[in-house]
Amino acid sequence: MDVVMTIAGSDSGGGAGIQADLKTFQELKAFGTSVITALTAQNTMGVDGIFPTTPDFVAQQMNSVFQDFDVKALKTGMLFSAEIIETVAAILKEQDFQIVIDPVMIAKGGASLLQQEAVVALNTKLLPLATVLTPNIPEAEVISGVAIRKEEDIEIAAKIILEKGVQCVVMKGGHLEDLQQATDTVFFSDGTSFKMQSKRIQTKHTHGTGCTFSAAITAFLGKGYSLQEAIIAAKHFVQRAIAHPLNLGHGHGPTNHFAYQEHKETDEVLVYES
Ligand SMILES: Nc1ncnc2c1ncn2[C@@H]1O[C@H](COP(=O)(O)OP(=O)(O)O)[C@@H](O)[C@H]1O
Ligand SMILES: Cc1ncc(COP(=O)(O)OP(=O)(O)O)c(N)n1
Repeated sequence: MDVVMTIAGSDSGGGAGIQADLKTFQELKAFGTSVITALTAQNTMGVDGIFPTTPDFVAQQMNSVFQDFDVKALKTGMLFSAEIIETVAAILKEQDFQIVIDPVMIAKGGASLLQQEAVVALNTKLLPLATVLTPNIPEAEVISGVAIRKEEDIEIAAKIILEKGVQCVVMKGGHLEDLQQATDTVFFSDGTSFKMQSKRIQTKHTHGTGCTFSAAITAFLGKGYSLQEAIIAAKHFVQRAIAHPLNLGHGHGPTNHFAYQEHKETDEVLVYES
């Protein structure tokens, strides 16, 4: 059994964070371990409170797992503070496995899940360790300093991000204004790139899409897929999870992790060189 890890915040509503990650790992038959950076009191309508873990206890959780398990791939999500990022980066520097960084910053309802002053630590300490970084458009703007208004801006921002030491960046298109397609563009440090395009689902139930996507990349990497195969397979996973909502809660409901196994017929992801 392949062991993977998530280092992220807990979402009491179960749609994002650690809960989304573990559900994704489970559906993809990877054994999930977890390091909790913060508790959030949260539901589909928003974040009501945040209670961060101490950096020392984050380190203790990581070390407990690493002493006992052969972790194949790992993802980070909500890291909250510069101190937690520095602690996580110092431990990861000593390890040798593939690292997926989902640079979680702002929740859908507007709550800040990363302190503003932590962006420097994210850029300088964690990004150089990333096998793959998965920013949405607003996150890519903060990390690169480029305002993304048109197609060309995505490539300019991606190049700046790759210069920070990231091996591959997936610029997620969920926040773009295209009403027909959800298009993600993948850039590698060797200069190659490709696009993944799927039908944009008209739904408000997209809470946790980013967490689910990055967790799926992690699970597929842990199972031995190549980086490109893992990213494409993860796009299929998230497309099915959005296309078959569970209709839970009164706000932005969670994606449906069961859909990957239950609706193999539905999704189509077009992959082409860009
Ligand atoms: N309405 C949608 N229909 C289909 N795919 C979507 C939709 N919204 C987001 N996605 C996809 O979900 C993944 C997460 O993207 P995004 O929503 O941009 O991230 P985040 O949750 O971090 O803001 C990407 O692969 C994106 O293309
Ligand atoms: C605890 C926690 N972690 C991450 C998020 C953000 O999740 P994301 O997948 O980016 O989805 P939305 O916030 O856009 O729904 C979160 N809300 N909580």
